[in-house]
Amino acid sequence: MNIEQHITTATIAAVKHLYDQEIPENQVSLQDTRVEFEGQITIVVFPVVRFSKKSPEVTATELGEYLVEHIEEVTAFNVVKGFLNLTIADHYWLNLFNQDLLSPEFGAIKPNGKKVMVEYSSPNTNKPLHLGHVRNNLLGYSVAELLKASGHEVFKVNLVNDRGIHICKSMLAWQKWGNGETPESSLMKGDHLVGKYYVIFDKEYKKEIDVLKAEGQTEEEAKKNAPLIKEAQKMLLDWENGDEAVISLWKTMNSWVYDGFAVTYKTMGVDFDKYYYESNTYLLGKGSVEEGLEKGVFFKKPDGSVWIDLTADGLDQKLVLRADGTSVYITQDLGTAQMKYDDFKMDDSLYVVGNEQDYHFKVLFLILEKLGKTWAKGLHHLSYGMVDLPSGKMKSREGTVVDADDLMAEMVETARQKTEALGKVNDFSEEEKENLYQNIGLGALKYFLLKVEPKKRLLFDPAESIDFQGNTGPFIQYTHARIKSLLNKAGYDATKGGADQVVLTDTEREMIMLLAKYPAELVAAAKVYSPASLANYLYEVAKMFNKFYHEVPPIVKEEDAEAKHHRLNLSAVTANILKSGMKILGITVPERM
Ligand SMILES: NC(=[NH2+])NCCC[C@H](N)C(=O)O
Repeated sequence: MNIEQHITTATIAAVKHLYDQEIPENQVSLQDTRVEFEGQITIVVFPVVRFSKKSPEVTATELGEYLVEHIEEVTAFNVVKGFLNLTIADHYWLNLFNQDLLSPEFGAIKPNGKKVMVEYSSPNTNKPLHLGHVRNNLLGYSVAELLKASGHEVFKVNLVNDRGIHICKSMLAWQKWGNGETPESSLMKGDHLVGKYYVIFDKEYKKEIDVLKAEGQTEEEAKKNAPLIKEAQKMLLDWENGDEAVISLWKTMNSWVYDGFAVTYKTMGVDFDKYYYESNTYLLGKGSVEEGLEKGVFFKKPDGSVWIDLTADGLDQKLVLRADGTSVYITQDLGTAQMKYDDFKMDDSLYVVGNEQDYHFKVLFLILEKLGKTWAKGLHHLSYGMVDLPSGKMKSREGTVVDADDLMAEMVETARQKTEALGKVNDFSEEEKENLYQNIGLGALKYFLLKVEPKKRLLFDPAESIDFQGNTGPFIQYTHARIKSLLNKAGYDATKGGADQVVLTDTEREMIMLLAKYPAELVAAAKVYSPASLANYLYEVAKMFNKFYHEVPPIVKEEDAEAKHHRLNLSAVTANILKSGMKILGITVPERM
């Protein structure tokens, strides 16, 4: 039994003994003692007062006396305004460290039998991934890893939007102006090549619109009447009717895009257990429409279109099938949700999608609930805010959005320059250097995007992210590498077990308490799908190590073998937590840097 449980149980017993009352367990509230007070664990006395019917001061004092008498580890107490601060004996903290934290099992959470699907990335195949996708991919990947680490079974899936008018736009432009250009002939990544033709389409389309407007058409008319858009629509129709030439072009250009995406995903370090393609799923929702009509959840308008009325739920009427029988976005998602469930029978299902789709998912989940899907309550939209770059900080390929590959390459380049300027890597092999720049550059990017709560909009500042000081990836990476070098220099023997003849300093005690929270931190962060809370915990750990390291006398030179070994143990556990925590965030911490 850990000390918190022990204190809770004893408090319940104390209330029974002292006041003859049954206090429910959830009324016993414990927190860390604030730094300005003596002690480590604090009981919030106000809820107890309702049972004692005495003043907070008297209640706290009586409770404190009882706990000191009944719990061997509680050695003293003090009362500050309704807070009962308990001092826990050092042998408890030392034991906790030597038994639990030093165990190789520390931080490993038992499987809990819960299955979760995480859908993320879900790009469109008409252009390459951009900065928004970077946040999406990092969030999706790390949330999945976090869920795994907290005992869930996880399936990562990618739903690729590979069909529709936007795909026809790139295809058409390539047909017209591509001169047979391929990724090989152009030396371009396939997704960039396809994206290039999407941009060309847009430019030419705009020119046509301007011409029509000059001839007196309104913007709206011009957009509809431009020859290029008509051609693209015709192509879509041909495609749906099974036109072999279109299908073959689609297959070719799509495979270029997939090759390109694969490279981006690999560099980013993200992966998927399964891919879904909208070209396979876009008709699925029609079954759900039938089902909804039968169950009376949907209704048909005179023109034949199908709707759901959500006004009673504070929303509006929502189209689920067009009059011509074609699907809309939500139709597909209804069908895809069912398919995913049939495939995996998961308890929970996450959609990592930007907050511009908040309304879409609200409606989607509501409809599925109304259709009587018992699994609908396990659906969750992991919504995230936009990412901005400080203006002028980074050039973007097409002037508007920042390309994911360019961004990553620039981060690695900055890491190279910074590291070389610091002159730290003179004895590294070329390969080791390249790995290091990769890890620092991407670590900086990932950490900076992940340390912010998903809901918040964020400003990505490349220079700030790659600082070796402050709440950054490189700071944590550097702290880890520094510990590794310390352990090496000191000839640390990890098999030697715990040292017990030592006196803890205040910082060491604090450090043990912080490190001991790691498993609970994983569970708590997973519960709210927040890599940010894990990231910020790791920062606290890194800062704590630096404080400890500066306070204690030089560890390598320490003559007292027990004290030295104990400090190395503390350092080693810190390094392990930083490494495994950062791995969950998708960040590699180098062994040396
Ligand atoms: N099941 C979903 N609706 N997933 C999100 C798809 C995102 C869509 N491909 C987009 O780029 O906007």
